[in-house]
Amino acid sequence: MRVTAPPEAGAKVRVEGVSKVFPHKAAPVQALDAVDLTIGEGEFVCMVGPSGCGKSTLLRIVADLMKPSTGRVEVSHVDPARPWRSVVFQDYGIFPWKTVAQNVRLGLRLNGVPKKKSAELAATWLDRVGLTDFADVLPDTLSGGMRQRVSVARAFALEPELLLMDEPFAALDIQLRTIMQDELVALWQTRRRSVLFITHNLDEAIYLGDRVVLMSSRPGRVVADFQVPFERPRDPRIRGSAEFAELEQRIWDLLRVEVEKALPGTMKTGAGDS
Ligand SMILES: Nc1ncnc2c1ncn2[C@@H]1O[C@H](COP(=O)(O)OP(=O)(O)OP(=O)(O)O)[C@@H](O)[C@H]1O
Repeated sequence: MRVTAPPEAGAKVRVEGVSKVFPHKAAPVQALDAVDLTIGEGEFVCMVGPSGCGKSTLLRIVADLMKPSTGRVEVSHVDPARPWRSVVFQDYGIFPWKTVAQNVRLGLRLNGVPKKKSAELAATWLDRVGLTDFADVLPDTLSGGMRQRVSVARAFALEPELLLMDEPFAALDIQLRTIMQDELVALWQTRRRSVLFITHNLDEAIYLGDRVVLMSSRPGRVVADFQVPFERPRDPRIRGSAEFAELEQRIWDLLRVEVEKALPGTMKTGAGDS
């Protein structure tokens, strides 16, 4: 549900008691169980959890692409001139038959931005993500990292109040992923907005986020919520610090328990030992 009032007590997103059950031939699948989550205005929240624990389902519910079975989601939408949210998916979600610039412009046009303004904004954002020279090519001719930059440019060009990102860098190799993370941190630091970012990668979650929220194995619940203590602007060298490694270990200790719960019996630690 979208509310036009300014965020209450600084909360941009309020997820309250959200559960989701998918009907299924054999037995219903409960993806989420009474999830509570708040994202502050301008806050970057990363979500981690075992595979299949319901992270994407939650993101889709917050994006209003799917309804919860129970519970409610409230997102404050303050400025009617800006879209309330924009979503970036792992598979880029770009149209292969449209050029890079057309892809970015289309996102804007679909959100009611006039033609001339769309062209200007698309050019600005393609420049920011370093793709000006590729504006007129088809996405197929680009590398994975460049395609993901198109998708990030399209989402940021909309200047949404809330950015929802579902494992946007998962398909990239480690070097490109690191570069994209630095680019995202830099873009976000120039224009802070509320972000929900799903990842499997703890290093990525800590480097990008103000908070790291940990989900349980399915049905997903929030089991821990870590404040990331590093100041902004983030210095990439924090990744080599003892404090970073210590936080990563603390999160992994809890995540590992949840991952193991989701594993088939024979793969759990100690299974087969006697
Ligand atoms: N449309 C759907 N219909 C039926 N079941 C679904 C549907 N979408 C998701 N599920 C099931 O809900 C559970 C949660 O899926 P979801 O994709 O949200 O998990 P996830 O944490 O994002 O997983 P991953 O980390 O592997 O991407 C899974 O068991 C999945 O099979």
